[in-house]
Amino acid sequence: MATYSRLPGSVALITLHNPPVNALSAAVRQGIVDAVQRALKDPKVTSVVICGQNGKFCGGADIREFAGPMLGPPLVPMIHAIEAVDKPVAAAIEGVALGGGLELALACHYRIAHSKAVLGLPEVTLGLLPGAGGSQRLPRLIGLTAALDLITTGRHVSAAEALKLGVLDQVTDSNAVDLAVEFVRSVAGQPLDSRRLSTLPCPCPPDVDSLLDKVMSKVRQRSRGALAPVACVRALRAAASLPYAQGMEKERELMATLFNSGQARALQYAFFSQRVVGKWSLPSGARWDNSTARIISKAAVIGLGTMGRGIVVALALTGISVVAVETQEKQLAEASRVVPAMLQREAGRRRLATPPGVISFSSNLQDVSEVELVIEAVFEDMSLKLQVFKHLSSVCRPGTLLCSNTSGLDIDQLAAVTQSPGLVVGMHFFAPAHVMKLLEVVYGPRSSPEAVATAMQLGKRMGKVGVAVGNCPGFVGNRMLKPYLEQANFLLEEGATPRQVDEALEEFGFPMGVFRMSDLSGLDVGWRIRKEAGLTGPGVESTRTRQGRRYSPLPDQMCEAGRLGQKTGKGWYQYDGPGGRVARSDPWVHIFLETYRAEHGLVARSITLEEILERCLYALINEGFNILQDAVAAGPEDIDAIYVFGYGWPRHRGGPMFHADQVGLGRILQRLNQHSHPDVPHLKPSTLLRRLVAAGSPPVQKWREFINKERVHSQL
Ligand SMILES: CCCCCC/C=C/CC(=O)SCCNC(=O)CCNC(=O)[C@H](O)C(C)(C)COP(=O)(O)OP(=O)(O)OC[C@H]1O[C@@H](n2cnc3c(N)ncnc32)[C@H](O)[C@@H]1OP(=O)(O)O
Repeated sequence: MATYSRLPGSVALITLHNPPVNALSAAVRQGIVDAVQRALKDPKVTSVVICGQNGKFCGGADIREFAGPMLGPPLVPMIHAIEAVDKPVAAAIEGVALGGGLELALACHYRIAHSKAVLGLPEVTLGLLPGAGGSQRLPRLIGLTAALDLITTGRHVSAAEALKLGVLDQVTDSNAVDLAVEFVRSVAGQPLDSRRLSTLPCPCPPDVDSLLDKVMSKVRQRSRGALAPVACVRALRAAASLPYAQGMEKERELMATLFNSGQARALQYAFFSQRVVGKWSLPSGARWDNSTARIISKAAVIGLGTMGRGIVVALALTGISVVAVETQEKQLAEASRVVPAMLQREAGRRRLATPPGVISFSSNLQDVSEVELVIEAVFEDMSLKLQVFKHLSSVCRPGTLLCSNTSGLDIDQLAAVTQSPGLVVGMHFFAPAHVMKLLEVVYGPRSSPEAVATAMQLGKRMGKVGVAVGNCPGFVGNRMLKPYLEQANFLLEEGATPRQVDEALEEFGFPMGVFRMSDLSGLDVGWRIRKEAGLTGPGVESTRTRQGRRYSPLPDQMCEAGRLGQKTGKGWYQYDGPGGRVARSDPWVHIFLETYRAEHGLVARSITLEEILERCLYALINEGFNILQDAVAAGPEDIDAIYVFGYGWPRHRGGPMFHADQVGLGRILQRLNQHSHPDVPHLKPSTLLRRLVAAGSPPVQKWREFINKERVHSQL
């Protein structure tokens, strides 16, 4: 709701009440409409201030209402009515003014903010555009170029930047509501025409068409297949070329299309998934709200390869003191040179001051004795990690949390060699660790709630999306990746080319197909893991069935030929020398595949785009169902957040489990059955999937409850 009060000196104060962010629910909109009417009718009122309760102006439209029928007064006429008021109206912005919240402020005649406030039009991230006049008013206020940036990226800006851009009239370090009240009193009675943004022309650069074309091609490239960024550019083209009323009509049309699109539903699901994963729970009953996290101020990182360096930077950026340990002198010297520069660059990118002198480098493991938390990031080799954990357990003071950045090795085994297994968890970062948002926090049966809570809290401080997952080979992300990669290799055996497979996946929305991705990360990473698992290497027969399953030796043979990907200039594609980035099809690979097929008596067939997607994606999704069934992930949102934030799954498709729901569980089951083969266990439909289909395919939001019930009745 919204409350109305009259302050001394003829100022009406309208306060939005809808915790936690004063979203514009039906009740709030009704409250605003009523309060504005009252202010208009009251002859003693000469000016109006709109603010939000509890130091938060407004977080925008109430996203939870989007799923149901729109009730209450519509936003657009409400906003128009505010702009039309003939008494000065000021928005007093504290905390946030986002989306519809900023659009409400843009309808006010003046905007005054606290210096810590954050403003933005993030609708594009929810699959929408600023559909309450924001796409037409903002460019009229700050010019087309700046509005294009804010609206197509959805980025939040500080009050200082908003002031510079011209969004705000004043910024204060003290009380923004008091200042706004004082301000509107001082301008009461002055003409308002020039303050009504809808009446202003849109300031545009002379080459407006080329600017719009440039931005359009940039957004199409940045977010392949996403509708909202394209619609945002179209709405801004209307702002630049049409009178306000026609621009609003265009905004309405575009918004209506987006609002009913699957992409908007997917992006809104992704918004809530990100919040759901923060409310973690473990099978033991420990939860985010009944477990206490320790506040870490001093940490250590062991191993300063690519991952270790990124983790050091991520920790240092939060202001944590870091002891960075590397026992190989050459690697240590290089890290001591490179890490401070990385820190400075990343701080600059985030517009932060570089934290001074928080990192100390050492070659001696004894130097970690005083820290509160250690993250081990040595080479992915179990015997080495066991040695490190044993050593840490004796060097660190009792109570130190010991974490491993392993991407899939057994956390329980590491915990078992320490004196306090309850204080061991996995913290699986993704490269580059200071940039990528995902953090898998891996708990074993002995991990204490405190250890999980601390790792999750630390992840949050580092700006990560932490997802608590159970311990199993590959955890969630890499476990699901395995059948996906496997199918991609099988497709090559059967007649596809790397480019064909990649194009299908990139068309779906992945920033990179599976083979381009393998070339980037290095083909030797998987090779080493397969060697450790006894799947390849000296003495292993070169057949297409290994350990009782279909196996493709293609990637091993690529490595044996020295084709390790971008770093060697050759992999599934060819590059302009080692480290080259532009992938070109390589005739060598085509001959290699033809020879391989001939050797194994395989006849190449033509493979459709649909088959590529079904086999790669449904195999991955099926493993997701197995993971839910095994309680390694608490719910589909956890899996979806992992894939969106760590594996390039297109956000506008919600995540693999959301996608399964959209495609239809019955269809996924039917296609898996069709592609299934006795020696490809990954394609055997999971029991959970079968049970969901048998239960009438409930929507993804109901799966968690379904799984819990099935578990109680021992059906899973
Ligand atoms: C044709 C039809 C025309 C209709 C026109 C409709 C126009 C729509 C335009 C819009 O306004 S779309 C919404 C734009 N706003 C946003 O995108 C803001 C989203 N929120 C955030 O970015 C953050 O929540 C925050 C405001 C920056 C606060 O961050 P913080 O980290 O402090 O808290 P959170 O954990 O993120 O959120 C707390 C709590 O609040 C819920 N929530 C936040 N924003 C909204 C919202 N706009 N609507 C509903 N609920 C919201 C969030 O889900 C959390 O709830 P939980 O239950 O604790 O998980």
